Amino acid sequence: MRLHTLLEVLPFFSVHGEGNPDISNIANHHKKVKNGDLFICINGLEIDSHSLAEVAEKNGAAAILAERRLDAGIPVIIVPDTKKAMAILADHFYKQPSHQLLLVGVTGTNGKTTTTHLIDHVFTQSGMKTGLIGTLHIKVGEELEVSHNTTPDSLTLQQTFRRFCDKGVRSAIMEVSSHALDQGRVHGCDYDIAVFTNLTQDHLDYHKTMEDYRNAKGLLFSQLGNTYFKKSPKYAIINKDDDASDYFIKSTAAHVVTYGLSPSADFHAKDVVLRATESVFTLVTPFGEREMVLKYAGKFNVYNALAAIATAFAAGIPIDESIRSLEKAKGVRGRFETISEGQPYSVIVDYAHTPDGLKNVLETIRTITNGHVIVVVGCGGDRDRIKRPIMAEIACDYGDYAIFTSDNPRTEDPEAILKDMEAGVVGKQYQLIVDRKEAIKEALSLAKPEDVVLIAGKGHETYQIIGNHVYDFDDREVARHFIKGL
Ligand SMILES: CC(=O)N[C@H]1[C@@H](OP(=O)(O)OP(=O)(O)OC[C@H]2O[C@@H](n3ccc(=O)[nH]c3=O)[C@H](O)[C@@H]2O)O[C@H](CO)[C@@H](O)[C@@H]1O[C@H](C)C(=O)N[C@@H](C)C(=O)N[C@H](CCC(=O)O)C(=O)O
Ligand SMILES: Nc1ncnc2c1ncn2[C@@H]1O[C@H](COP(=O)(O)OP(=O)(O)OP(=O)(O)O)[C@@H](O)[C@H]1O
Ligand SMILES: N[C@H](CCC[C@H](N)C(=O)O)C(=O)O
Ligand SMILES: [Mg+2]
Repeated sequence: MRLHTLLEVLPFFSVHGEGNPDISNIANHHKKVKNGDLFICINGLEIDSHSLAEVAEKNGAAAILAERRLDAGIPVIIVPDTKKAMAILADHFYKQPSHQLLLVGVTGTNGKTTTTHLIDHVFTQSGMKTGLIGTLHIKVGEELEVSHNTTPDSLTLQQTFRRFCDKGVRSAIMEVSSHALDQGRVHGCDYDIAVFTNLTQDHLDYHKTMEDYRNAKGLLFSQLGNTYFKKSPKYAIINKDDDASDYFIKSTAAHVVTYGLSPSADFHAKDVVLRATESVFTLVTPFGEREMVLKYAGKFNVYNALAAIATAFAAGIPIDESIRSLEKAKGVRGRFETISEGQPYSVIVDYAHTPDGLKNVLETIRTITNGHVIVVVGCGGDRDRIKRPIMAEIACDYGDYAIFTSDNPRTEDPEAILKDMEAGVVGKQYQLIVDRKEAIKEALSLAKPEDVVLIAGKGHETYQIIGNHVYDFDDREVARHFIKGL
């Protein structure tokens, strides 16, 4: 595509330098630039890549998109906001791939990964070839790729959608983080269905207030096309039981379908029985009632399943078909994953890394054991500090014994993170063990028959970030190792 044709979609820009080169691709990392590419400079939180424009030109860039004048021998296009322009240009350059997909976006503090995987399972079982984008991986049809963010930047996202389309994928399900919404990573995506799971405290390091955090999530619903002007109807799938549900309902012009335990929700569960390995309930829909048995524990997973059924309904999948699929669905990696090596007590690895997530998991564990509950938990560094004492308090209040340890300390002092956690507990029994391996070993050595050891916070993660180093670390492997050796 010629540079000037590509630029036609931008409202404001000025071009400095001669020529109208053919643009072979778009790159936003200097190391990815190839001959003929448009290099987009971003003034990021870590790096201002305007300083890398010269290197990009040497690497073969045919043009540069920037927010200020740069000395270059190739055309430099100046726009007020390169991040926003990147989203618009990527959508245009890759031929609006999101318009060709049935696109589902799931947002909320907790449950995005679980819900997207359940939706993907239902869609796949009904014969659709799907794409999935989220925390665990990017899935293109059958192939899995590494994901670096829960929601990729707008360029990577549009490139991924293009690959979906080229490989015959017709529906895509993705997690949409509040960071992504705030940073415009999903700007220009034509969602058909937007799902809200819940809103509880997290990420206040970034969003500063719960109102800002909620408003960021609201962008997914306000950008959902107006149902009266588009050919296919758009749907907002909203958890009616959450305090923020009204805000999201009011944010959108799309059809609203609600779910929850509240009898006023369009899709709701009643007579819920929660057991160690299953949840049984009656699903009430506008079209009648059905009995359902899920093969995983936790009230929160009933919500995730309801969200998946309501989404599948909006996508045109018959409810009975969704029920049959969900009843066969297995749990998601690192979410309430049990580690069984024949030990007389239970070990559960769970990705709970927010106060609400931790509380829910511990409440669920309480319903399935009469033994003691030992909790190993830490809080990530360079992330929300306000949640640290709250999570520590929850670990002590809902568990019988807590061991506070490191999660991913990143560039923070691990001991200082533990001090922040300690501030939340007074007169409770706990230990501080900075080394996560040692903390897990200690917890397992304390466990008696019938007890449950919960190892929280890192779930599926196979690494631990300490300083700027990424070390191999997998809670599940560490637990297995010590169980076998004990
Ligand atoms: C704080 C934050 O959200 N940062 C995100 C943001 O980075 P940024 O815009 O500040 O970019 P930067 O690293 O300063 O780089 C600026 C530019 O220089 C370029 N660059 C950079 C280095 C280089 O050598 N050469 C080069 O060209 C980069 O490609 C980029 O275009 O934009 C990047 C691209 O979209 C993200 O990868 C990055 O996520 C960082 C890694 C991160 O840790 N983010 C977390 C907080 C996050 O986003 N988490 C959510 C999930 C949260 C949840 O729901 O629980 C997520 O969606 O992943
Ligand atoms: N609907 C829910 N409500 C509350 N807690 C939940 C819910 N679903 C899952 N959880 C808890 O939150 C943890 C994380 O779940 P999941 O990975 O599905 O969320 P996520 O929103 O994708 O998280 P992230 O923001 O890190 O991507 C789970 O391990 C579980 O403890
Ligand atoms: N998406 C979340 C994941 C947190 C996982 C936890 N293990 C941590 O590192 O804090 C975040 O980036 O805040
Ligand atoms: Mg996730």
